[in-house]
Amino acid sequence: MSGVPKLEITGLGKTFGSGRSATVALRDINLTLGDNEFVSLVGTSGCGKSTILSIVAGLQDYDDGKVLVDGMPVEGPGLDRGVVFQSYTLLPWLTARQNVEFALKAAGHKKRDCRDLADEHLKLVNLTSFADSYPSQLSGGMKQRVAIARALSYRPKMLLMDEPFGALDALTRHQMQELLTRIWEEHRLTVLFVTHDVEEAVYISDRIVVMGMSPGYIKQSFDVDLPRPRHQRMIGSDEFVAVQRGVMAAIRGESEPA
Ligand SMILES: Nc1ncnc2c1ncn2[C@@H]1O[C@H](COP(=O)(O)OP(=O)(O)OP(=O)(O)O)[C@@H](O)[C@H]1O
Repeated sequence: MSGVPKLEITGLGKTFGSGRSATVALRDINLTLGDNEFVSLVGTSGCGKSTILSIVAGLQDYDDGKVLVDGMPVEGPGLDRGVVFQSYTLLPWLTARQNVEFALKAAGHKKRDCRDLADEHLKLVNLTSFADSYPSQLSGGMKQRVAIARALSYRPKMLLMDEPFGALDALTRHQMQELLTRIWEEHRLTVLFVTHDVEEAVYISDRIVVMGMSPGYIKQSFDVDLPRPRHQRMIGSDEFVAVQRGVMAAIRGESEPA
């Protein structure tokens, strides 16, 4: 990794609450993401994946350590980081296009640019013909595509995604993985992706970071050397399964080599 890392987390610690009700969520987290890297965080429920993501997003404060994006400390949310959650977080009274435009206006874009940028990014997620539809008229996958279009519309260099496909059926989930991989390959974003699904993590990531808990810590890191572009047919190949097994063993706490 050369130059300043895109994301550099050192000695990160986070405790929720205080006194007898305190929960130490994270202790001494060290994690570096290079430019254009796609890294997934996996681990047992409660190990602190979402807490790390929301700290990097600037939505959560922290107690110890440093969190730097492009060498600058994270001090709150910023347009350099797009965030996508599992819940679609769309405004139900606005159309798909208006949802994206709303975010752009809030980010300070001129009104006349907002429509062009919204349309450009709805096209990127193959939703041009649904631009005038309301969230209630869209499927779960479509709503999540609007959320991705919105997160990408102000052209962040980093995308932070917390279980973005967790609520979708298996087929839609695969389609969304394909779409995200294509967008990432074309736009060369840095992505930090939280998932419970190890197959998904292997399919889309350059690297998988396995966390342990109580308090949350980084157990092991796995490079995914599968060639790109990835194809669903790679799932089940010997190489794919070897990484998948190594990650699952690390999550379970067994010491199977990667
Ligand atoms: N706002 C909060 N107040 C108190 N404790 C919290 C808060 N948010 C998270 N925690 C605690 O911090 C720890 C890490 O939670 P976090 O949601 O980051 O885990 P996670 O790995 O993302 O879990 P999951 O996979 O279930 O989403 C847990 O023990 C959780 O109970």
